Amino acid sequence: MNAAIIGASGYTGLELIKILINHPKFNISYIANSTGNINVQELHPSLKGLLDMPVEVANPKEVGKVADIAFLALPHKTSMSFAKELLKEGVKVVDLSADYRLELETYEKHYCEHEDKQNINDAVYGLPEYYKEKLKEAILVANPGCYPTASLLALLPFIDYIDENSPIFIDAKSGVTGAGKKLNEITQFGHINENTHAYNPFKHRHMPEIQEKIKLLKQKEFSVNFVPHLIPVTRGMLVSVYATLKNEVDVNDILAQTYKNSEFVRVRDNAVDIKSTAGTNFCDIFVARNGKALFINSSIDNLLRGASSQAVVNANIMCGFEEGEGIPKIAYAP
Ligand SMILES: NC(=O)C1=CN([C@@H]2O[C@H](COP(=O)(O)OP(=O)(O)OC[C@H]3O[C@@H](n4cnc5c(N)ncnc54)[C@H](OP(=O)(O)O)[C@@H]3O)[C@@H](O)[C@H]2O)C=CC1
Ligand SMILES: CC(=O)N[C@@H](CCC(=O)OP(=O)(O)O)C(=O)O
Repeated sequence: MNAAIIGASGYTGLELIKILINHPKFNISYIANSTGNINVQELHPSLKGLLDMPVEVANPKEVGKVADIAFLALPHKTSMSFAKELLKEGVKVVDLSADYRLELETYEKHYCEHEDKQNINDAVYGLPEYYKEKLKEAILVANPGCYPTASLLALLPFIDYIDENSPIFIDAKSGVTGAGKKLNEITQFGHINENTHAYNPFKHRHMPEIQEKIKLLKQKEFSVNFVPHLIPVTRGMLVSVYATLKNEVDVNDILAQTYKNSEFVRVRDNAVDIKSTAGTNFCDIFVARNGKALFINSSIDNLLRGASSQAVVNANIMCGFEEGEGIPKIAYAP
């Protein structure tokens, strides 16, 4: 199966290249960014001796000639114009941006006017643990946000048991690659080294994504209070959810039962850490209860489970391959 990577010069684009170089079923047939005219080894010196091919100026018509599936590692608001054209060319699409994640009205409220109203309703949300059957038939997949991936995998098993009258708090922490490669004041070394802080408390665009998916999957309207933080690490994401239970239920059993058949969710006996999932597609989850007070703790690699490896898992399912084929499992620890 021939695969194109558009946005290959970015952080998630590089992760896609690294996964697909070793993938047994996908062959990288096209890579592009906005400028082209460079070999991939010059663009990413870490690939020297591993992949030798030109980087093109992204062009959906050209993709249609050489690829069956395309991964869009492009900024929000840029992806949709590419996805629309690629679908016309008969190319399946996995979009890593937010452009197809939300219902139209929610998207337009938090991002901008949508340019592809024809396809947005048919996109399947690419959280494999909850959408696997739909993913098998999908031609357009909206890869979830990194914060929503870690938050939803932690929270969804407990939604039926949480007291709807008490607030849910999600405290989330991300490494700086979560912001992409573009220059950004708060990810500069002088600012974030030996520093940490919250940003956009209760106002981050991932809060509506989390709320909308809880509503669609569980038919419950929860007010979710989401606070992201930036931490001085390259990659990794740690989520701590605080909520109140209706009753003193066996939370360990609920978690274990929910994910007993999930290849990429590991239920842990102790609080989780980011090194144990860095470099992998795993989401590690731990849960604890104090009376009715609930603590759920999850960890992912923002660039992999939060973006590129989850995108390849989705592509595997879309193309009828085994979910775990070619997916990284060995963590970078120590
Ligand atoms: N970083 C992360 O942890 C996560 C990222 N995502 C999402 O994935 C997407 C990619 O993120 P990330 O890799 O971090 O972003 P980067 O900023 O690192 O990379 C963006 C890429 O898009 C390319 N690009 C931008 N505009 C165009 C255009 N008009 N035509 C062709 N190529 C273009 C850039 O190419 P050029 O070099 O030519 O500018 C670059 O290759 C974003 O939507 C992001 O929100 C999702 C989850 C996690
Ligand atoms: C640390 C940091 O800046 N993180 C990004 C979120 C990650 C991202 O790229 O957003 P999507 O997952 O929606 O694609 C942010 O807060 O905007």
